[in-house]
Amino acid sequence: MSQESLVEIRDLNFTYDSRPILTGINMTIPRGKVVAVMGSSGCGKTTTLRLIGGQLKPTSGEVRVGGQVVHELGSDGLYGLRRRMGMLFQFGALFTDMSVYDNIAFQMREHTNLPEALIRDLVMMKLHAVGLRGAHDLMPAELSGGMARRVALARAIALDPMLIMYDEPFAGLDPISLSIVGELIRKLTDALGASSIVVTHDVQESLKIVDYVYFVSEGKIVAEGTAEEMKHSTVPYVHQFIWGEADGPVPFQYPSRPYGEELMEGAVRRG
Ligand SMILES: Nc1ncnc2c1ncn2[C@@H]1O[C@H](COP(=O)(O)OP(=O)(O)OP(=O)(O)O)[C@@H](O)[C@H]1O
Repeated sequence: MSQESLVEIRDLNFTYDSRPILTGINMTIPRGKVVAVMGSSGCGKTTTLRLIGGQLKPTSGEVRVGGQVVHELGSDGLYGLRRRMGMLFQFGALFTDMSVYDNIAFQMREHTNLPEALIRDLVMMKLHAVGLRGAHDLMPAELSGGMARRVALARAIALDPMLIMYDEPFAGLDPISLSIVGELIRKLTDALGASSIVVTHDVQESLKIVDYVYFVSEGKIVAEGTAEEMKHSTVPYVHQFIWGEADGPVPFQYPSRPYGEELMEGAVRRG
């Protein structure tokens, strides 16, 4: 594994029961870069994140993070690795009964022995980075969707992770919050010298901030390249996805019998 790559995924296969979800996935996440994993619903994006985080084990192949094969780690090794990974779950998922401040302090109290005074300085620093220092004593219910997502970002970087994984960070946001969150992902990754993996459907927003893109369809990588290369891709699936076309390799119609056949049958039944 090269010094520059933080995550290396090699010949990864994953099956739920006997159903193949990922087949022959190869990905490299370089240090300091933001990489997007895109693809339509159910293609296996979240599953990929869970394999990187060690919540799932590959059926075959491997995921290496910082040179360590994730599925070979014991529970201490996995705990140590996860401590160095930040995760922004779908829709942010803050603890609703804790203030903004405590949502971020929680990570530090759980994983470090830092004194409370230092935790306070660190929490305020993280909140300042996402522009919400002034909101530290609000409860999650008092936040707008965009603010809540920013608090979730601050929580994901609470322990200065080497790898940050974002699962649909743009879902449900208005256009202004969307660009704020996009810019923050870029800025925080650069400031921490971390690597980021962004799982998203949001092509336009993510192409503005990412260094590299993997397109997944039905558990396989169908295209990869820089944002610029993807914008000019002639791969039909990528073209359909980027330009939001309703029909293409991903069909508009749910699989069905030819329409003509069904109409004829109806006519015969009606006599
Ligand atoms: N616990 C599970 N048991 C069985 N099948 C599962 C399980 N979790 C997910 N799947 C299936 O695995 C496939 C991939 O799911 P995954 O969540 O990785 O997709 P995704 O690309 O992240 O989709 P979305 O964008 O909708 O979140 C889906 O077909 C899903 O139904």
